[in-house]
Amino acid sequence: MMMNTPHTTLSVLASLPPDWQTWVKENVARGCEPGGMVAIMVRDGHFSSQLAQLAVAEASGQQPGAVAMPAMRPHPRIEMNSNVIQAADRPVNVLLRMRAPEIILFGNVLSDEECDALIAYTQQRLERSGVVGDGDGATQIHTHRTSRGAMLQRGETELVSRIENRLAALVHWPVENGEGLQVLSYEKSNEYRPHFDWFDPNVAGPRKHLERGGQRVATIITYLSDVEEGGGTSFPKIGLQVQPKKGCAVYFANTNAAGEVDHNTLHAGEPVERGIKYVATKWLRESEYK
Ligand SMILES: O=C(O)CCC(=O)C(=O)O
Ligand SMILES: [Fe+2]
Repeated sequence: MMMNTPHTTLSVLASLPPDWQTWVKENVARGCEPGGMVAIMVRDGHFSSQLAQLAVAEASGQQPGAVAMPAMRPHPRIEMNSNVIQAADRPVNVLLRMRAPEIILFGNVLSDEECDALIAYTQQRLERSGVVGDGDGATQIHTHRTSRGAMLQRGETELVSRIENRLAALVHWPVENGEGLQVLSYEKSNEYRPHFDWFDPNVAGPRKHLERGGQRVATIITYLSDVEEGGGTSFPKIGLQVQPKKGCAVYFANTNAAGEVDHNTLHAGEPVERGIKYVATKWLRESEYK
């Protein structure tokens, strides 16, 4: 005799851990690109690409085949399961982690002595900072960026090399893919207005910069000083602000694992109101930066 089996619809979405169900639904509701969502789910190592694809398709009411599986590229990676990461020679603390965009706040990245030494080393070389020109890609002085800064060569001194090796170990990304450290100094009212660190491939000037090392896949801003008032690094599209703290660093991914640029990484160095803000920015390229 035939038994009538009740018709059930299997929900892949419902099989995900609750926080991931929420994440998928929220990002679909925000209109995020499905392929990029799949890339994040897979990159974090939790899901197979097939499972991620099915869940995203279900949440967005699409046929699974309609959600393209993006080609995954290598991407910086920060260990997920610990609040301390042994980054080459130093244990670095993980203080806060956000998934999309991926933003991570680290503590104890540099010692006070290393911060002071880096400031002292660059003090005589600081010049007004510039921005990348839209037309020819050359550096331009602009009211949007009023700090002073110095571009260091990769491995320029033992200290620079030590810091670069540490950052590379922290995010699992080769030293050779990093631009030289850029040390910045912001005095009263100096700022860097909202901008992206990634280069827009649709604009001639920025596109030129892609020829050397590819896209800036991630940024690490290390704070070399405390600031008495103002000077936070803010992310206006997602309502996040990081207060500078000497020796801490904020990491953010400018692209996802599918290589797509993330508009939510818009960020600014807020005007300094009291004290002097010093940071060292490290931009990580897609490939070797010669
Ligand atoms: O000074 C800051 O907080 C931000 C610096 C920055 O955005 C950059 O160097 O690209
Ligand atoms: Fe920036």
